[in-house]
Amino acid sequence: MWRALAQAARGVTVSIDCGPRGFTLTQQLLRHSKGSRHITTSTSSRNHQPPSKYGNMSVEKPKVVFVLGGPGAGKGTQCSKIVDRFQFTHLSAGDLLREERSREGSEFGMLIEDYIRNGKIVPVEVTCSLLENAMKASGKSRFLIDGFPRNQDNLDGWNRQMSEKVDMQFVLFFDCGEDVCVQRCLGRGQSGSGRSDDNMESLKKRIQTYNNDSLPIIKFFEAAGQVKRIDASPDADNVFGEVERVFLASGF
Ligand SMILES: Nc1ncnc2c1ncn2[C@@H]1O[C@H](COP(=O)(O)OP(=O)(O)O)[C@@H](O)[C@H]1O
Ligand SMILES: O=c1ccn([C@@H]2O[C@H](COP(=O)(O)OP(=O)(O)O)[C@@H](O)[C@H]2O)c(=O)[nH]1
Repeated sequence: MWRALAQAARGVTVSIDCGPRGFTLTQQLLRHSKGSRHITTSTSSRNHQPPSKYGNMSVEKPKVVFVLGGPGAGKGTQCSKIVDRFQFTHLSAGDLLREERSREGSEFGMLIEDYIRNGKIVPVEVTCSLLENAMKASGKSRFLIDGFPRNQDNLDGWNRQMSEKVDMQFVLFFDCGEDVCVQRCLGRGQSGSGRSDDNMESLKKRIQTYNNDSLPIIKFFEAAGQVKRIDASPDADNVFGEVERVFLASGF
């Protein structure tokens, strides 16, 4: 039995009770994980992914690459390109949360919206369950986990729930100046992202969260020699040139 206490962005203390309700959470999220829209995976025959070994402890563990960087750094854009070129399935933690927020009957919809609009990081129990369910539902064995882990709570929760079940390869870090990140997010909002956080007010909070909570996690991985840093400021094709080099050098 576990209990997560999270301070919601409006100052309300939210308790996610994971005794009996924890079971409900897992069951609820599991029921809705199949056929999710957030999963993008290569359809090209040359990129056919090996069948999933996930869940079977006697065989190879699924490979995971964490994709991190500031809001708007280009994580999603580059993940799509990696999916097209290499044998990976893209799981965006933000997309999974937005999908869960919009799911009819979700008991976490309002909480997730509150966190996203205010640039705060959703308690890991929700995000990690969504990620694990999506991995299982995909039937694949190589994953780009985009936008996670982005604080200590995320990292601790992942280590408790997932680290033994997967083979983490490296962290792909898209390094991008604050001004460029803000302009890209505002541009994404103006071109109709429909996201409730692609506006200046939310962005100020997102940047603050990134600097205070996410950068220390990247530094932690860096100290462990697990970060592949990419300059994310050039245009998307040039950035991908560097990304491609990293994946090829890593044996993919
Ligand atoms: N290298 C790039 N140069 C210019 N614009 C980019 C670049 N990469 C992404 N974008 C644009 O910036 C916005 C944010 O990119 P996205 O991939 O959604 O970022 P993230 O997933 O890191 O939030 C999108 O509108 C995207 O088209
Ligand atoms: O593991 C995650 C990933 C995302 N988010 C929330 O979702 C928002 C949008 O994240 P996403 O990765 O989609 O976008 P980015 O800010 O990187 O452009 C974040 O600001 C957080 O509020 C979260 O709480 N946990």
